[in-house]
Amino acid sequence: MATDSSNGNGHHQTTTTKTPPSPSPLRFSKFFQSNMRILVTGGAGFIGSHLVDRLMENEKNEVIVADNYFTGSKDNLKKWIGHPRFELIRHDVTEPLLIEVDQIYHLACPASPIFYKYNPVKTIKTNVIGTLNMLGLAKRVGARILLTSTSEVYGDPLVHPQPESYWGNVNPIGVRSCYDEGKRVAETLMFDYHRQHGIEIRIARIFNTYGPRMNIDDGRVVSNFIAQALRGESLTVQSPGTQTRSFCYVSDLVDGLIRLMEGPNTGPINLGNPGEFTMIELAETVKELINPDVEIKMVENTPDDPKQRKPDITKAKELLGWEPKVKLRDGLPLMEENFRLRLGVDKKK
Ligand SMILES: NC(=O)c1ccc[n+]([C@@H]2O[C@H](COP(=O)([O-])OP(=O)(O)OC[C@H]3O[C@@H](n4cnc5c(N)ncnc54)[C@H](O)[C@@H]3O)[C@@H](O)[C@H]2O)c1
Ligand SMILES: O=C(O)[C@H]1O[C@H](OP(=O)(O)OP(=O)(O)OC[C@H]2O[C@@H](n3ccc(=O)[nH]c3=O)[C@H](O)[C@@H]2O)[C@H](O)[C@@H](O)[C@@H]1O
Repeated sequence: MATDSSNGNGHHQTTTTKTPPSPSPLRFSKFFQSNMRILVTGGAGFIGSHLVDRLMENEKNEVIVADNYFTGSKDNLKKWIGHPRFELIRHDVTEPLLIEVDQIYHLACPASPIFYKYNPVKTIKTNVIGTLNMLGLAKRVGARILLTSTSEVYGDPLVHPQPESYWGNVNPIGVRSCYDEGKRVAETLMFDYHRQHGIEIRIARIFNTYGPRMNIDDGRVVSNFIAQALRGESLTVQSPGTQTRSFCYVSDLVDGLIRLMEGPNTGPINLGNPGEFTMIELAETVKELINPDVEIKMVENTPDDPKQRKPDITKAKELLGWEPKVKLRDGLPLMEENFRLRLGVDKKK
């Protein structure tokens, strides 16, 4: 349906609202009780593998993971490999994927700054071409698609805390741009496919999430501090240490992603824990909880590091009935346990 409207300046704006492409005919078949087929791109990674665990709990779900194993690993999915409702494909999302699915959780993208800066051109291709390919798939098969965007779309925010209506303060030519501008383009593509082709879209803006299965040498702050504390090394606070982040435990985040996918709202919706900490406070907390003997040392920071970040989650509360339950002090010990096992460091009796 095309509608013509005139704005206040006498210029005409044409907006097109298309009906969504129809899903597989089997979905409505009387005789074929098909399962919900769900694709998780990036499902071998940290958040993706926790999402797969939750989706697999529902016996009506079939889960397909597509991952190129750049930062993810089969190990994160080992309990599902061989399961009749699970399939794992080595696939790079910068190439088209032809499969039949009903929902797509599109997570594929390196997330830790050291990994996304390692090959910035590949990172931007993953965000732009990868998202285009997944939108093309959603269009062909009539699937609903959810993008895991990021609080980095707000850049170094001048509004605090950040509501979804804030357009951000992003450097378009900096070393982080492959990731934050990449995700901004991915959001644009999602909305253009929605308006132009009627695709059912969902966008989550995720704020710093932590938990078991993060890569030990991932470079992100929580995994760095926990691994350092367990190895008896100094905790490396990047200067000035007064910069803030808000940390969400992964089970809370996965709950928010599923609510967003299942509900009627496109988003973007912030998903994060509003508890805000400076990096010095985080280091002190890790030291106190995990190893009081380690030192905290100040090291050089990287360019364009956002000075403050805290989600305004009013929309998530109202529209999804969601808010995080796990406090930082409760989540850190759960992650410690997992890191101890993987590093082979026993707890002192
Ligand atoms: N963890 C966070 O704090 C956070 C915050 C905001 C947004 N996000 C977003 O959530 C998603 C998952 O993040 P994560 O923390 O689990 O990171 P992660 O690095 O553990 O997972 C990313 C996964 O994507 C895969 N991947 C990367 N490039 C790919 C490509 N071209 N084709 C196929 N697979 C590819 C990796 O191998 C990995 O398994 C990302 O989109 C990230 O931008 C995460
Ligand atoms: O939540 C988000 O939206 C984004 O957050 C993170 O990006 P960032 O906040 O820079 O994450 P970290 O690398 O964990 O850094 C957080 C803060 O800790 C500091 N830091 C990092 C590592 C370290 O050893 N010490 C340290 O003080 C950094 O300077 C920064 O201020 C993620 O890595 C992105 O994938 C994600 O999209």
